[in-house]
Amino acid sequence: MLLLISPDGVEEARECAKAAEHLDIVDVKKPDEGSLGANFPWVIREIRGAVPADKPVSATVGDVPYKPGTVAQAALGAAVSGATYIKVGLYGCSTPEQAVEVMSGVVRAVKDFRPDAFVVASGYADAHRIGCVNPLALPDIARRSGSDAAMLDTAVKDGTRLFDHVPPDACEEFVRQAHGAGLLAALAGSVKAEDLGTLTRIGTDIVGVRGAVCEGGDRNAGRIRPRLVAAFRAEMDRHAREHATTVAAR
Ligand SMILES: O=C[C@H](O)COP(=O)(O)O
Repeated sequence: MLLLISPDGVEEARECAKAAEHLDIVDVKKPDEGSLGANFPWVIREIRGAVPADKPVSATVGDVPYKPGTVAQAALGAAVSGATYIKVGLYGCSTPEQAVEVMSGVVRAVKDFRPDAFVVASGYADAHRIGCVNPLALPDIARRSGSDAAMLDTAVKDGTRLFDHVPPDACEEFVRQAHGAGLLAALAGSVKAEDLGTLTRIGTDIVGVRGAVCEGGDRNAGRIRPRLVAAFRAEMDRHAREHATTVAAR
């Protein structure tokens, strides 16, 4: 399982860089603009420069409206600024058809510019609270649009977590559908270390966190700390070893 960490700007990205050996993807966002809030192009560029070259930089395009042209152009902006993972939160899409239309535009805009870029279609585990597409529709939306991964996060950061809205067996189905479509499955949403056993068991490819590696577990007031990133990775590694042993014993 890959570890994606979301700093809120250049200063925190430098903290991530200090823990680079413990993480896989640095995800640029602007949490005060929403759960998948987009940051400025110059921030993405500066973070790309601050993070070791072998660590991909991801950028969120925002909690986007159903405006395919606007979103495609914004996604290209993220790619031009140096992000190779382009994450789109389909906040304003209420049907799978709308979501496929938005993501198809993103895939074309991004891959025309950079064919090896990795496009992530993200929905929300708590979609019922904001009226957007059902979380379990995401793997098919990602497949139909030519995206590379399907992701879930939570839209409302009020302390409720991924599994509060999409229980483990439904997350397992999400992963199964994503894999069946040849996609990676990414899961986030106030994930804590205690969730890692389940996320490992169900075959999650990427886990995204912020709060869990911030001081005090506070994604807003706390700051990302390298020692917390290292501790979170150690837990991931422990669960990966335990899972491998269990599978080998079957
Ligand atoms: O993409 C991952 C998100 O930033 C997760 O943030 P969170 O762990 O604070 O919910």
